[in-house]
Amino acid sequence: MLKRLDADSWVPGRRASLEDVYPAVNDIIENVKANGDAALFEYAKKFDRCELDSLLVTEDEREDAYEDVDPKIVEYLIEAESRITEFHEYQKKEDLWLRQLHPGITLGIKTTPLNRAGCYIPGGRASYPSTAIMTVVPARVAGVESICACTPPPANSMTIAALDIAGATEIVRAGGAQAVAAMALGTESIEPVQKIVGPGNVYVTAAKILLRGNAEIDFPAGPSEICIIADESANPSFIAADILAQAEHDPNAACVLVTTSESLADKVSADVKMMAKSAPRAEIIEKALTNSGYIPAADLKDAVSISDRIAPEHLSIQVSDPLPVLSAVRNAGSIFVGPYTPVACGDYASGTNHVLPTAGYASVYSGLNVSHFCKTSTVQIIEQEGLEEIGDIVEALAEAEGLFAHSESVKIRRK
Ligand SMILES: NC(=O)c1ccc[n+]([C@@H]2O[C@H](COP(=O)([O-])OP(=O)(O)OC[C@H]3O[C@@H](n4cnc5c(N)ncnc54)[C@H](O)[C@@H]3O)[C@@H](O)[C@H]2O)c1
Ligand SMILES: N[C@H](CO)Cc1c[nH]c[nH+]1
Ligand SMILES: [Zn+2]
Repeated sequence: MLKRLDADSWVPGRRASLEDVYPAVNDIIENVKANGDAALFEYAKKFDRCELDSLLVTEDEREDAYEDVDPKIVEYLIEAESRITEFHEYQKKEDLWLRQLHPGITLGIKTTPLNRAGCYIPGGRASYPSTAIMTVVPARVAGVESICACTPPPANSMTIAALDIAGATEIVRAGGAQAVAAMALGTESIEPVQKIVGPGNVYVTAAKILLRGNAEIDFPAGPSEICIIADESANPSFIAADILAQAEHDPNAACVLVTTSESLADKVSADVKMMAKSAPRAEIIEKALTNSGYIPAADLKDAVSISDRIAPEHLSIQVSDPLPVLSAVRNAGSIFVGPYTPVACGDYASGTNHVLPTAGYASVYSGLNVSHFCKTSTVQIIEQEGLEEIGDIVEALAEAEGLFAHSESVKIRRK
């Protein structure tokens, strides 16, 4: 059931599915650029089978959404939001950090939130109220005043309630590449945003990449992935359950087991086969499993090197002594350590963010966090004493570069 994979073809394979949809996504972007809201209504009908009267969710619709949702689920969304906020508050930096590093020379960092951010909340093959919280909370904690959230029509009540709980200032019924284009370019109903964050399928992710010249993005966060590093001590059923949990997201999801134990690989494979048969989303899982498999590792050092080449969205470490493996890992979006840490806990309620780079991008990007919604300015306050300390250096280096006005701007103050 789980086929043998090659670590070095993993990342090119993951990126190929994105590149395949660039032509279709470019057409959608051009249509939104030319026709604004009308294009969003057209795509709602075409892709989401939804005849819309309006794009924006009203205050009354927000209130009504709570009535549609099981009160226990509302209570759990509130509890999850509070745990996620608690963890993200720790990521917040001081507004202004100043230190005197040398006599008369004070340096610092001023942190300022973005004014307006756009959050994409997927809603095609599943609804994602959890992603509503994961995208809006870090923006709110950072201090972003205007937070626009787009989700495919008709916009599920649970997702609207979650967006309200998290603090979205605007909720728009628009999905796919067209929603990303609307947030990046603006339409009659949607003011353009400075940055677009959030996950989605290949169309959403391709649109984010293609529209980077108009709005900055967090990173490519496409179809879900898991890599599990396991030795012979691991529980095969736990691993199989974690594989199915990511596979059920999308036919383009992918799962890989990197193991020092061939017999564990056989047991996981048998469990995956058995569990997939009776899974409610068996059809999606079967397709995702065709992108999935196992890679044998000579030892745990080799396993880490393989996992680092994959740079997975989620890395689960299932070995008898996990901390040395954790220390050695360099590339992973989010790391789950030990048998009682299923990825699903990070998906919903432990407090970490589940919006994470996929397709090998965890080698260069961090998962969504408060700093994605802030920018920093360096600050310096130099007094006469400090100017004397570095004046000769600045004047001489400026003259060596042939930039005499730079040198003079220092000299004039030292006379
Ligand atoms: N990496 C992460 O952090 C993370 C987190 C959560 C979810 N995910 C992923 O998000 C994705 C959610 O995907 P989804 O499909 O359920 O929802 P989605 O909202 O991303 O996509 C639905 C939209 O796709 C568009 N679409 C569908 N078929 C199309 C076509 N043929 N041409 C053009 N556009 C088309 C439609 O506009 C539709 O509204 C999954 O792949 C899941 O694994 C990733
Ligand atoms: N596993 C997804 C990230 O790849 C996040 C998610 C949302 N809901 C369930 N899971
Ligand atoms: Zn998940």
